[in-house]
Amino acid sequence: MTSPASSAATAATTGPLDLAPVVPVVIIDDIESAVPLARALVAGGLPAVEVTLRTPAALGAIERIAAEVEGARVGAGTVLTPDQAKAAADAGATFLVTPGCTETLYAALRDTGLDFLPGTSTVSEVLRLRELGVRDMKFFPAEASGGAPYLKSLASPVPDVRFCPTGGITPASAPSYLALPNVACVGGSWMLPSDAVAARDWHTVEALAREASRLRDKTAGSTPA
Ligand SMILES: O=C(O)C(=O)C[C@H](O)[C@H](O)COP(=O)(O)O
Repeated sequence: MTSPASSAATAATTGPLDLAPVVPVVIIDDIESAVPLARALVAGGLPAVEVTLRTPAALGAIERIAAEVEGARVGAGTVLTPDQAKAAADAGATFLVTPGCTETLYAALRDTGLDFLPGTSTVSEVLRLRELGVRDMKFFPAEASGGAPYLKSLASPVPDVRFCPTGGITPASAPSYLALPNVACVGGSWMLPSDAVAARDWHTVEALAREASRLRDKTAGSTPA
């Protein structure tokens, strides 16, 4: 995760990317679900929680999680505009995630003072952000953009950038990403099946989160593509 204080010199090692092998990507429709859902993720071993700004409930959900869920590190995802970056920071987000990045958006992310993870999917996008001092980036949409083989190809020419690939990743494909030296963690929504969330079945969410939190153990047996 890039933070203004540390990004230029070295990759941060204690940001939200370093807390668990998976950052859950959450879409919240019902604000009353925000706190129990986040508690289930934290109990399952996934403390960094990315709430996407795709629903009217999102900012309120970030506020509630920040205030009420012990052990959670809540962030905002799907940040598309400078206004959204500021609103998420005001709501209590501790990190910001974007699917792509522009100069304007980069400046707004930086100006919040929060950790941020700008989205990239090409080498030139990676190099542009690298020139600005960014060392932690999202790789999105991961599966559609070339998946683990693509990131593996980047590890040698650009060894000092870490990625959080997100988009289409499953428990089956996650280990091939996590085995790469330039992958800090992966993002995904599979531990939040829409039927379980709609039924407020937090036991299922917690169990899936727990499995996800142990995924790094499986990388030993996986062969990076
Ligand atoms: O909202 C954003 O900022 C995004 O970039 C998109 C999310 O990362 C993906 O929607 C999560 O991917 P899935 O695991 O395939 O659901």
